[in-house]
Amino acid sequence: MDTRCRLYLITPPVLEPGFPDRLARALDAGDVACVQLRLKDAPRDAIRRAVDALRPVAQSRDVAFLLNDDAAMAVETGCDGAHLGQGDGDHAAARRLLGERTLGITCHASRHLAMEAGEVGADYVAFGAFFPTATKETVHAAGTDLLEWWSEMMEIPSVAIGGITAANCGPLVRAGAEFLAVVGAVWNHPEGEAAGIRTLEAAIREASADAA
Ligand SMILES: Cc1ncc(COP(=O)(O)OP(=O)(O)O)c(N)n1
Ligand SMILES: Cc1ncsc1CCOP(=O)(O)O
Ligand SMILES: [Mg+2]
Repeated sequence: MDTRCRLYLITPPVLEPGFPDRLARALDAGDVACVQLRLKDAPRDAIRRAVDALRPVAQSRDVAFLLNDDAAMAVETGCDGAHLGQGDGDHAAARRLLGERTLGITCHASRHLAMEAGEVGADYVAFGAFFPTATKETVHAAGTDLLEWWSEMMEIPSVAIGGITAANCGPLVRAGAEFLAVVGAVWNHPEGEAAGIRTLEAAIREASADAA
């Protein structure tokens, strides 16, 4: 596992026609470790169609493609894994279903949930929200102390999420987050998604140099 902090890109809540080209531009702009398809209110057949359109864009660039919320559909549709929250079914059963594929689990701001996720075999634990976000209503607020504690105690990588931008990500990188999960900072960047990726990557590089 690469110890450098990397970007974890989540799709916007709604996909416009032409989104596969936007995804390609984002992935061609810099280093992205994985893409998560997150369509909260879409019917299942629309999610399947979105997987069919977007999975090749990521996988052809050696970027892992994960599906939010549904481990069974992730397996059926050829995704590289699934991201599950605390209300997204039985994590142990999902672990068995996914086999070697990636399983990521939301742990909010909880050490206890993160240890439980580790026990069921999660490949990463996700903490957040670190900052206010317009993408999702959040009730949990995480701090850098959690990332520091986790990275000192555990081998399992952590993902930080929630309102992360190039301007505020430095402390998360220095606290040991292995991945920064972002939506708005890329898809709502005023100069476009490629600029969003480039500015985040530059901020991560700068913070990593401080931490070294
Ligand atoms: C990387 C990552 N971290 C956290 C979440 C949130 O998952 P969940 O709590 O299940 O909420 P929804 O995303 O399903 O609304 C995530 N999707 N990805
Ligand atoms: C899915 C999710 N879970 C916690 S915050 C969040 C949204 C992150 O989006 P943004 O990067 O735009 O704040
Ligand atoms: Mg979920």
